[in-house]
Amino acid sequence: MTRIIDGKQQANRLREVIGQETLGLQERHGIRPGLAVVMVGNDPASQVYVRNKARQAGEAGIASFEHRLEANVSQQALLALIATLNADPAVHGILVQLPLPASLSEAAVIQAIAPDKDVDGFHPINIGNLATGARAMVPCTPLGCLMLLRQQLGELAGKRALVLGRSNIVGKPMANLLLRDSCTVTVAHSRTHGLAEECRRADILVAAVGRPGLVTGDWIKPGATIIDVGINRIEEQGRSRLAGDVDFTSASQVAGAITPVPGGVGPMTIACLLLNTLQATCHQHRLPFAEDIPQRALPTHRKPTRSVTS
Ligand SMILES: Nc1nc(=O)c2c([nH]1)NC[C@@H]1CN(c3ccc(C(=O)N[C@@H](CCC(=O)O)C(=O)O)cc3)C=[N+]21
Repeated sequence: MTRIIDGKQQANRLREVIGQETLGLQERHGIRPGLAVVMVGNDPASQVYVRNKARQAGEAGIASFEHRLEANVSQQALLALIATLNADPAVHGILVQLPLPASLSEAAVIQAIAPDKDVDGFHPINIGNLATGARAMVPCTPLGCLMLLRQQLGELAGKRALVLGRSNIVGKPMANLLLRDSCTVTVAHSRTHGLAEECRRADILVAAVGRPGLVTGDWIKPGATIIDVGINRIEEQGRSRLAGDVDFTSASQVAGAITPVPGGVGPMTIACLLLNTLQATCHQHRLPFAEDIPQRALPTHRKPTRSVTS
């Protein structure tokens, strides 16, 4: 039977445990984690995420500070705001909503964020630490995907994983995380030859290309675990709805387990943002961070089986 991986429920559990931890931090040390979200311009889709983030942060005991800037803001003014947030002791995490207007340099903005406060894990220091296996702030979407995979499969070592997409935000960090968990990792993308055959070899498939319905059931190895990162707004029969990169109807006939869109990876992304903010807070106050929060919140669904064939 195909299992539908309920990311919304997992994210609820994770946020609940994060809330318990922030309460402890508050009671024992009088510290309240703070997250600053910077949004440039007013992309309506981004506004929804920003609102959801702020509400869920509050529910988990995290203060959130929103900064909305006009789309025509100068790079200098944006960098000045980041410098202020870097120096603000009430702010432990900084997220600059991407993409930025074309007039601004995303690279310069990301590099201006203090690596300790970079809860998106996009700063080159964090990317380098992740790639070398050192302690790092890990990008929220791939971290959420990894948690869903561990919860579903228990042990990932030795599995053949295919990451579809090579973005800095999802594909590349996802490949590094899977490698860290001893998967055999392939990164495929729009220029890959024989894409369908590559996909069919994978025990784990993470789709993050932004092409609605690209991956169909005939691309999937029977029993494989499918993580659909795509959140594509499509018009169908005069209506707007969200669609993943995976064709859910055909894929769910073949897969062993699959994430839906919405209700899969998206809610986990926000929960991981809150987790990173808690981690950043502990780190900045030289307090221990409970590394086992994900395992506590999301105990493994399937007992790891010892197998020589997979
Ligand atoms: N610096 C930065 N970091 C980000 O993490 C970042 C960003 N910029 N820019 C925009 C994207 C997009 N993103 C989403 C997070 C959660 C949902 C989410 O919770 N989606 C719900 C449904 C939402 C709905 O119904 O519209 C779901 O999939 O179930 C979606 C999208 C984070 N992003």
